[in-house]
Amino acid sequence: MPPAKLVIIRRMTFLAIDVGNTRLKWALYEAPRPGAALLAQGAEFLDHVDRLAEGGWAQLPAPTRMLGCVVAGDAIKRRVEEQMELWDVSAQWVVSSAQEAGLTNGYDHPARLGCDRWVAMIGARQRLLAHGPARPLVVVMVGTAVTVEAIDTEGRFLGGLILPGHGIMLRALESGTAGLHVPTGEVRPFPTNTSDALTSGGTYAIAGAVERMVQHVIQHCGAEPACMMTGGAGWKMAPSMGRHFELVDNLIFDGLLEIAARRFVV
Ligand SMILES: Nc1ncnc2c1ncn2[C@@H]1O[C@H](COP(=O)(O)OP(=O)(O)O)[C@@H](O)[C@H]1O
Ligand SMILES: CC(C)(COP(=O)(O)O)[C@@H](O)C(=O)NCCC(=O)O
Ligand SMILES: [K+]
Repeated sequence: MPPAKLVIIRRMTFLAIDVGNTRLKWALYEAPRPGAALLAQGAEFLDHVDRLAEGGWAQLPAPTRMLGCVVAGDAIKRRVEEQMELWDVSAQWVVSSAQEAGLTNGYDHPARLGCDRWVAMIGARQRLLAHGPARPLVVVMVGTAVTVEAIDTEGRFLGGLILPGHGIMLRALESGTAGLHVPTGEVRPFPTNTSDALTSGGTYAIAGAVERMVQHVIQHCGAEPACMMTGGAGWKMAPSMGRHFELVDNLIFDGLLEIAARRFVV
């Protein structure tokens, strides 16, 4: 008689990590594939990444796979890897390439494109295709910096803008002038005090750059693009945009799940 078959069902949990210039965001999923159930998530400012193993990660079920993107430099990356020694999982970090997950990279030097931008674009493109036919896409990520990416109907990344985020704009104005040390104001069409003038100036600088990119895409592709916005400060920008932007919680996690599904065959 043949021996009874022993079927071991092991959950292949997946940890996604996005390390920006301000905060590390992480999310644990039930499996490395799009649509997998979210088991836990959190965020830490970069000054606090050394606390993860004793803090947010201490009680987690051990991830079996990990994939991340980091734009905050090698020192931070090493500190995150040290925290991951809590588990027996190898750290894998995405590097922007010429082609991945249905996207082609139009950057002069594809590897020099911020991996967070590349991964967010992959997430956005998959989200677009999941909901309807292919069309051009503008992806705005509002973090420490703001990036505005253009992707054509065929999935070619045409190029993108980098501008300072709200915080950097305000700090630059504060440090370069004598009279601009004021509290945060409101976004107004016609600001009548310094606080509102600064806050509105920063917000509309971003909104204006985005609108300009949308016009470039319409002209180049001959079609209205789908517009998506993500990033920690996306919710602040969304109400001030000149047109509708779908606000997506974290396109980087969506992109990491997509890449992971292709890399880690379950
Ligand atoms: N809890 C928060 N505390 C402070 N700033 C926040 C918070 N949530 C969002 N922000 C805003 O979002 C920006 C950081 O967003 P995030 O997506 O984490 O950036 P990055 O990916 O560059 O680290 C900050 O510049 C800040 O304006
Ligand atoms: C543009 C960025 C600073 C954005 O960083 P973030 O705001 O997400 O912290 C980052 O994607 C980066 O360092 N990019 C490398 C240069 C490039 O993309 O051309
Ligand atoms: K980011």
